[in-house]
Amino acid sequence: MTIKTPGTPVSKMDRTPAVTPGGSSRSREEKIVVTVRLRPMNKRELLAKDQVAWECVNDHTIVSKPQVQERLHHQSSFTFDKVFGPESLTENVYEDGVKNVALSALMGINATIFAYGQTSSGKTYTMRGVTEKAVNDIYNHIIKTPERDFTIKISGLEIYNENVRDLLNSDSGRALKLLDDPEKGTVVEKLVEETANNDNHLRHLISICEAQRQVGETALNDTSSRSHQIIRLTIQSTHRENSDCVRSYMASLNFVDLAGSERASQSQADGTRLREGCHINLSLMTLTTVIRKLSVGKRSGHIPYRDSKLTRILQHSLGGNARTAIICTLSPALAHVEQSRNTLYFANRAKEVTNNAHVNMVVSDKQLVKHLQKEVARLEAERRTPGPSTEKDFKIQQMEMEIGELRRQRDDAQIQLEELRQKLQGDQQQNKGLNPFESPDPPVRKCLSYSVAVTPSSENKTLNRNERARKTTMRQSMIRQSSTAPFTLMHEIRKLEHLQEQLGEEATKALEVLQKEVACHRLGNQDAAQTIAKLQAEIREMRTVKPSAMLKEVGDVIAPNKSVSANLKEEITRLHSQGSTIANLEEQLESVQKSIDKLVMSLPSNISAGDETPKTKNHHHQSKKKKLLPLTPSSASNRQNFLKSPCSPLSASRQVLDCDAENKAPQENNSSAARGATTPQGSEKETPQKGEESGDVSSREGTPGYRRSSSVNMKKMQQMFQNAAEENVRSIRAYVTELKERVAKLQYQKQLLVCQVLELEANDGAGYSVENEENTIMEDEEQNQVAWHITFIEERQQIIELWHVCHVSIIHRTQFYLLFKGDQADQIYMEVELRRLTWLEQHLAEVGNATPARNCDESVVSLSSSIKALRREREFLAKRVNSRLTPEEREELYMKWDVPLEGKQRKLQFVNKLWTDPYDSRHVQESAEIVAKLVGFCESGNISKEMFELNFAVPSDKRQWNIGWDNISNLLHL
Ligand SMILES: Nc1ncnc2c1ncn2[C@@H]1O[C@H](COP(=O)(O)OP(=O)(O)OP(=O)(O)O)[C@@H](O)[C@H]1O
Repeated sequence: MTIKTPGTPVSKMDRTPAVTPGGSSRSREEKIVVTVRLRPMNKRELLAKDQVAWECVNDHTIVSKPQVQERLHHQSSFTFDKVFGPESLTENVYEDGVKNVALSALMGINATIFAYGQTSSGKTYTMRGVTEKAVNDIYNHIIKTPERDFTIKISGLEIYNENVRDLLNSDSGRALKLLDDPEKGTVVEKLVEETANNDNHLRHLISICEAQRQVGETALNDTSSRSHQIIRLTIQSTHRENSDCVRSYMASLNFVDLAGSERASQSQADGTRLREGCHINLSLMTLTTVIRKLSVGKRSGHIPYRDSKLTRILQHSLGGNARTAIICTLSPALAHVEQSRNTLYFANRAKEVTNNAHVNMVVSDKQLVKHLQKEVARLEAERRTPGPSTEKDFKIQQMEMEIGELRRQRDDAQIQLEELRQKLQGDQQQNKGLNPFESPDPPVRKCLSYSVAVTPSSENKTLNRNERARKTTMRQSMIRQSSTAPFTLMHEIRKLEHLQEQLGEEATKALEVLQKEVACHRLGNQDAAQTIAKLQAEIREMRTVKPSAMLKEVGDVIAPNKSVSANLKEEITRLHSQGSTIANLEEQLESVQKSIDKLVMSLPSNISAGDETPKTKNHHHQSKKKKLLPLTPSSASNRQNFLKSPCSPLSASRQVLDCDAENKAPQENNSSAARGATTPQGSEKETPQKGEESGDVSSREGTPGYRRSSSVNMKKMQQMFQNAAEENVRSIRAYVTELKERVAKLQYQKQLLVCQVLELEANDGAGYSVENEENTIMEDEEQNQVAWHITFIEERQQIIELWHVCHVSIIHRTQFYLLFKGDQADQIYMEVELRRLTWLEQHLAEVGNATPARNCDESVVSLSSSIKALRREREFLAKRVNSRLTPEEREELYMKWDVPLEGKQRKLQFVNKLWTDPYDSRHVQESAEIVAKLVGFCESGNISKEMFELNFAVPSDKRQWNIGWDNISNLLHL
């Protein structure tokens, strides 16, 4: 079974007004509803005596505490649709934040509720409550709306390590594919969809989904969700009574519980968790990018929905056909302040995203088949019985009659003409013998001029040579006629000739029109036949294809209330209008671009001339290609050029003032400088003059007009500089964001590669395929960084294991572990440590307990001596437990480390448990933290990396390496 992604219309959208929760609009453009929930401090945070970093000052605003402001140096106050403080209940979050959006689904509007936030910030806690409350409300609505028949279906999926898994069909176990459907968008193949019988059944199905979800323990959350979960309800409702009503509402309601963003260092992720974290962070980053791009609106360009499965599946909820609410969850703890701030930035962006939801109506297939059958029958009947009944045929008949009438008139006219000719000839016979010297010229001329004036062109066009010859003869004979009769007759003849021509033309035109009409009619009949054939095919198809899959196609062929031809015409008109709209937009763009070019051209050339010219070019180039800026080191210098471009307010005003300085009197010069420096908007009243705007000012330097032109243009230029400055700022911001994103992406890619390497190792290199080839194309430097990161993790693990084998001082281990965290500069320390330990391991294996070796300063190095030294060290540390840890801390640690609550040796027992399992990364981390506390070592304070280099000799020096108790006392004094 294939189900559609949320937001995808199941069938043809009906744009007729329908009841929506907020009114009766056809489609609604609205911003994503963004709320923030600040949870209370949890046990961990309270135990760690962490401070509260955020405060909800009212229902809409959250602010950071003053100590945070110092630390972050960033925006300290954020405003949202709603802000919920630590004391708020999930019920409040639902009622005031998301209820309206969720219940839209009952009216055929797609809806999505997200929870976004750092790991352990309360997403799952909130989403569970919200889902439960929405289910209650949905069933309450169903009870209160007996006139409608509701069907609720549910499906559940999770995206775990970029694989889509079915939460209602865990048996299949395999990852589901995402398919691209040209009509429906992204669909999840073979995702199981169950129909809920009632509210309890629905709750049960939801609980199955939640139980199937991947959960793991991290340092921040014992039950951390390691995947993004999407529970989707598909709600369809039809009017029970109205059997004629073929339409019903249909919408998806998604509950999305995202996995939490996390820092490997904070969640102490390693191995599987690290790998999960990489995938989580990567897909969240794509989500952030999508939101960021959508938030800038139409200028955003390409939206990278396809960069992650999460954004692909949720595409319609992000800027598409859905109402969306995002609940951003925050931890109040100072330790997480940066993560929380990032969440708030995300929320700020999300506020700006506009969705365009509309009511989704579907046509019932059963009713539709009936309707189509009727329509086919009607069209076929119409085609088979052509007659005067149809409008077209009637029109043809009418036109045929008109043509008949015109032909008759023409024939009458010809007859009349003939009669007149004959009459004329008869008169001529009678009038023979008239005085030949009577001049007929005036009347003839008058007659001719009259005739020419009426139909000059038609006469020339239509009369053939014979006709003309005949007329000439006629005119010649008329000369010999009496002065009145010939004139009258001639005039009559002319009129009739003209009438004949006119009638001929009209008849021809009418015939043409008629022929066209007939052709159209035939074509129309063909169309109808084709449509009928198409409809019949559709119906045949409908009977074989699953109804849900073909609803859209059927909807496209015919709408229930409209005839086929009207529908087709509408579609054609729509396509045409789309085409013209696009063309219009392109034209508009073109003209805007021209205006910009014009404006740029009209910049006074003193601003773009001289030594700054290349920079100006660069500026224009940069402005246009901003999006394509290569983020290489050189781009930084490009950016500098860009900022220093003459259009930047500083350089520009400086140039203008320089020009003034050359041309103005000293006092004028000062006042101008003051204006330029202190009032950027300027107070100049003069209007810029055309010639001065476009003229080459530099070429006029020293001419009297020059000084005035600079001053006259000041205001306009200042405005331009201001605009340019703003553009610069925007550009810098975009650039910085781009850089940050790049850096973050690289970091994640790095992490991902580490994961892949780990995975390769786990799978012994078998069957691994790189999914995202483009991600692997990196610069040399980046590759080195990634390679180093992988090496670091491997080497550190080796070192930890060797420390254990060689019984190396746990204080040394602690210091080394906490100091060297993977900086590339740490490479040398790591290598030295590894070489020494390798040497030591070898040495201890060789000498064992039997032959103790002595190093250059005569200290004994053997397995037993190392163990002894380590024991002394543990005893020393045990003595510090009471002084360095509070009773509460001790209590908690004893419980955690399984130390009996009673007994004298508890401290030693406790310390003896530290640094005992080199394979458990969490154990290692916690051991290091405890030892550091006992020793009083803090990462950034009392010890430096260099010390390790100085204190450790390389084994090749033959100086043996032993960091036993004897050396520890030195370290402790640091
Ligand atoms: N508003 C709250 N009030 C009380 N306890 C809360 C609240 N929010 C979260 N918690 C508790 O905090 C812990 C972490 O919450 P939750 O598991 O929901 O976090 P999450 O953001 O889903 O974490 P992850 O991303 O790791 O899955 C849970 O024990 C939960 O009960």
